[in-house]
Amino acid sequence: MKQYLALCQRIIDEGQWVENERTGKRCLTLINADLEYDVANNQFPLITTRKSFWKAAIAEFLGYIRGFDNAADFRQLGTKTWDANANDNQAWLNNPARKGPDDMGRVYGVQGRSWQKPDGSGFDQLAKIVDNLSNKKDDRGEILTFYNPGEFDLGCLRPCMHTHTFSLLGDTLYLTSYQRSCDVPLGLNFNQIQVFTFLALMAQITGNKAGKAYHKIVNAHIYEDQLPMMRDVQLKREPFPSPQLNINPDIKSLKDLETWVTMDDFEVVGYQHHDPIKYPFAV
Ligand SMILES: Nc1nc(=O)c2c([nH]1)NC[C@@H]1CN(c3ccc(C(=O)N[C@@H](CCC(=O)O)C(=O)O)cc3)CN21
Ligand SMILES: O=c1ccn([C@H]2C[C@H](O)[C@@H](COP(=O)(O)O)O2)c(=O)[nH]1
Repeated sequence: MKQYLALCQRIIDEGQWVENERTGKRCLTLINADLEYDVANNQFPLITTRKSFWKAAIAEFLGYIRGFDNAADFRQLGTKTWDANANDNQAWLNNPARKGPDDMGRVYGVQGRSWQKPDGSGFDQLAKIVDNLSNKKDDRGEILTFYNPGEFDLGCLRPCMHTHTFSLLGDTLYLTSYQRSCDVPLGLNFNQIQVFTFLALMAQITGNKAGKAYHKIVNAHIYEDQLPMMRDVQLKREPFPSPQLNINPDIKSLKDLETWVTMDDFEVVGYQHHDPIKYPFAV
């Protein structure tokens, strides 16, 4: 939690104002941030200086694991986070590749589970990684990437947290996640949870121990309409200790994640937090 607050403060102290054409909003921007999560000791990086809707963050990531391309499927899992980008973004509404309401196109999980090969068939990046790690194999290329520039015009948004690299040392699993663009008040609250939970889940289903997760961010920003609440409200609050995340131990395979897992299989214990803050969302 302290590293999150330190990053927010660093953006305020050292950030530069940058115009953003896509959203029409200026952002206070900092380049390069490194965050670390202690998954081995279950130090769940949940924001405590406001109430975090952590189940929505896990639901969003489970949707990526399942290869969803539709905001309605995300809603059914428990998150509305893709509604605006799928349905309120004029550039995407005008795009002939959009298949209809709620369609997100070839984003995130579509690339992760069925990257299109030259012969037209799909390559399942995640299944390959799960197979190797389950056999204690790390080929130094256990990389899941959602970043496919050749298909950007077929999706509603380019992936922000775009690449996840797994590494095995003995039977301890590590994760390094890369993010090109980070909405620190809203997105990072979710992305921290997702990096942590992804490593915990992958360790569990591949029979390894979870080590640390490393989260590398390039462009970290606060939108101009979010700044007063961050600077004058959230940063004035004292953080509470980290809670813990409990995952149903019956989750044992990628198939389990694809089929029966719901948000009821995740529990947070010891979550002390301040009141919610509703930050504006830029579409
Ligand atoms: N501008 C922007 N920021 C983002 O963080 C972001 C995007 N766009 N587009 C794609 C996804 C969608 N994400 C989202 C979308 C909405 C919330 C959000 O509204 N969070 C609220 C409440 C969530 C709830 O009630 O479930 C929050 O207070 O955290 C968070 C992340 C993250 N990404
Ligand atoms: O997981 C996510 C997804 C999105 N974001 C934020 C980062 C930016 O504020 C926008 C995306 O805008 P681009 O113009 O495509 O950079 O969404 C995030 O923080 N985390």
